[in-house]
Formats: sequence, C-alpha cells, structure tokens
Amino acid sequence: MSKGKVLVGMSGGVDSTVTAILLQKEGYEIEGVYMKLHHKPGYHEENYAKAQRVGEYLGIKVNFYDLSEAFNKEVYEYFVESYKEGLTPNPCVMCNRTIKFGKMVEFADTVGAEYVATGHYLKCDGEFIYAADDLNKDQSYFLCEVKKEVLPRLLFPLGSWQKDDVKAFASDIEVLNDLATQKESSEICFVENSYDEVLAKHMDIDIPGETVDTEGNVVGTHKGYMHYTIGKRRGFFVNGAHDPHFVLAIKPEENQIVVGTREKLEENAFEVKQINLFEDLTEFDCDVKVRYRTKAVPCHVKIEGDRATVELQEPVFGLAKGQIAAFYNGDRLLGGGVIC
Ligand SMILES: Nc1ncnc2c1ncn2[C@@H]1O[C@H](COP(=O)(O)OP(=O)(O)OP(=O)(O)O)[C@@H](O)[C@H]1O
Repeated sequence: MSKGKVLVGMSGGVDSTVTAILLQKEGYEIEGVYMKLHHKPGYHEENYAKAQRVGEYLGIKVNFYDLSEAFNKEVYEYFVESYKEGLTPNPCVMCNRTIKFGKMVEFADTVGAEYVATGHYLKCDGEFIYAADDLNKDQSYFLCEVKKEVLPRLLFPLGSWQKDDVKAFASDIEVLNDLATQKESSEICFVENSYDEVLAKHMDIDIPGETVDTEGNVVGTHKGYMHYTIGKRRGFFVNGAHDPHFVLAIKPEENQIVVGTREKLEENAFEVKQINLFEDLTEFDCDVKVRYRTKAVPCHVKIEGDRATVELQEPVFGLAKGQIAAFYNGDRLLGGGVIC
C-alpha cells in the first residue's frame, strides 16, 4: 500500500533525482514538478529534459510549472531592489518561503499530493527543521523564513546522507550516471557569473562616488555603491591608507561607501525584522548564524512583534543589512529574520 503521494521538486540535478528514487523505494507514490523560475537562456529546456528523463526512468509524471512571474515579483525584484537600497539580499531564503515551500505546496494540493519533497540537505520531523548530517552541505539556514504551517508536509530524504554517497548512488544507475558527474549548480540560480552583472541589466551601476571614513571625511573614490557589500575590502580607493580597509556601510542616497579598518566591522548586537519562528518564543538564548557559511554564535534574543533584538555573546564581523539571521538550538532551527 502507498505511504501517500509526494510531489517532488525535480530540477534535473542529482540531489532531487536521488530524492525521488529514495521516496519511491520507500513506498510513496511520486509525481514530479519542474518549476520555471527565471529567464536564463537555454537553462529550462536542458534541465526540464533531464527531469523528464528521470521521470521516464521512475515511470512518473513530471509537470512543467511556469512560475517565472511569481519568481520575478517575489525573488528577482527583491534582489535588484535590495542592492539599489544598499542592502544585501538573500534570494534563496525568499524563494524557499514564497516559491518552493509556498507555490509548490499549493501546486501539491492541485495534484492531490499530501507531501512535498526536495533535494535540500536538512532534516524535518514535521514540526521542526534540523541541520543535515553532512554539515558541509547543510541548507537549513535557507529555510528559516519558511512558514511553520507547511512543515508537516515536507520530506527531505537527503538530510541523513553525505553528498558523496548521493553521487555514488546515482552513478550506479546507468541511465542517470551523467547527472551524478555534472557540475554543481551555482549558489543563486539566476546568477550566471556575478551579481553585479545581473544588476547592470537593469540600471547603470557604474556611477563613481566618494569613499568616506566613519566621521564622514572623504578619503577616496569607488566605482558605484552597488558594486560593494559589507565587509568587502577590494575595488575601492583610499588615499594614503596603510592598513587594509573594509566596507562598513553603504549610503545609496549619497552614492557613498563608508570604510574603515577591520575592528570597525565588529558588532555585538543587532536588530532583525520579519521574524519567523517555528515555536512560540519571546525571549531566549540560542546560537545565531548571520550568513550561510559562517559559524553560529551564542546570543540572547528578545522578540517584540515581528522584530527582535539580538545580543551577541561574542562579536561578529561584517553584519550586512538585508542578510538573514538564522537562530539555532544545537542542530534545531528555531527560525530567522532579516538583519535591519
Ligand atoms: N527549477 C526547479 N524545479 C523544481 N524543483 C527545484 C528547482 N530548483 C530546485 N529545486 C528543488 O530544490 C532543491 C534544492 O535546490 P538547489 O538548487 O539548492 O540544490 P541542488 O543541489 O542544485 O539540487 P539538484 O542537485 O537537485 O539540482 C532541489 O534538489 C530540488 O528538489
């Protein structure tokens, strides 16, 4: 007897392919969906064809779902607008909230699937999300803004797998072994080379401006504020500087970047907005990650409405407004918010 129906997000990559195979083996009825999210030329034809090939191998239907309009509004425009406002966005976090675990869950309803699965590396027990066993691949951070209501419907079979084992598993299946060796996708699906190349399609980002110190004194020049993120230490000019200088703040209205030495990047507290929690908490101790590839730091969090203040027990360097703070209790994800 079937364990129930699962809609699997199938991108044509090795992770979602193995996800679908494992769930079918476990006894679930599987249907796939390939989502068209952006307009990178040639991308969807190639990847949908791969997803369909996996579908044929498994004997399942793989739907093509054009979500490019919703993706453009919820993810792409947010990405471009954030840089315009001098902020550092995290498009994958917003995509997971609105598209992958938003629109895809709604689509699951239309095909009668009670569950939704992807090849993300993380664990979910229906109530909480946990870091993956493969800590190098762990993607739990990117789900901290997902709505709590959808968690009971999510399945992530790769949470207990090592990436190398996933590749080895796929390599053993002859018709799919090319998927195991293909290049891994880049971090942001619609960015081919660099984020400023994407921004340059929409506006002139090469407008030189002033580089100032923390007192507002002009100390040099830069090539346009959108080329910089907090903590960056190259690509601008500081007159007569002996020590390395880092971007401390971005002032879009003045087209200025504020720079200073590394100690000035140190922060001991910050605020977050758009707080999203998987349990009812108002004041608590936990660990916080202020970027994806960074160590979690112990902190104290106090929630007020949909905002929170975070006091760090050890300093972090280079907090970027717009970036995502994810709260953890050990390997359990408590939720997250947007640094403001
Ligand atoms: N265009 C898409 N259509 C359907 N599902 C998708 C799509 N893009 C990503 N996913 C789902 O989200 C998961 C995570 O995507 P991400 O791009 O982070 O991972 P990935 O390691 O490249 O995965 P894969 O190897 O499956 O391509 C994928 O494994 C897949 O289940």
